[in-house]
Amino acid sequence: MDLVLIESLAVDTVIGVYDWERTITQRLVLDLALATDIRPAAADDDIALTLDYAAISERIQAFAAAHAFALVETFAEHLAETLRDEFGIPWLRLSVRKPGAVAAAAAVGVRIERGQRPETT
Ligand SMILES: Nc1nc2c(c(=O)[nH]1)N=C([C@H](O)[C@@H](O)CO)CN2
Repeated sequence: MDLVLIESLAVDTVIGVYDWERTITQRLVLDLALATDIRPAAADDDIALTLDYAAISERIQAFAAAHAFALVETFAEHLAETLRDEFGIPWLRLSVRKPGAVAAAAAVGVRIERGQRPETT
């Protein structure tokens, strides 16, 4: 199984369970590993035959701007579903970190894996 990677993608969104968090945007930092077979794209040197990490990053920015979830769990779950549906991704791993949420920690957050991991051939 091959992976397309997007690491340390910063997005700004309304996120949080407390009243003061509902009135501001905060930064989340995302890591994604997206399953695909990179061989067709590599054989033809054609962006149309792979997952375009630039297009997916833009979609994530738009998703973050358009939603205002309370929990990072909800953000992660809905984003994973959106990306899998729109880009036909069979399996993905997504980490959502919220830097600064806990003063003594560099970041807190969640990591999820969704979908069926393709077999390596
Ligand atoms: N498991 C979670 N715990 C907490 C979350 C969360 O989204 N998932 N959120 C908060 C607050 O919004 C916090 O980030 C404010 O600093 C607390 N715990």
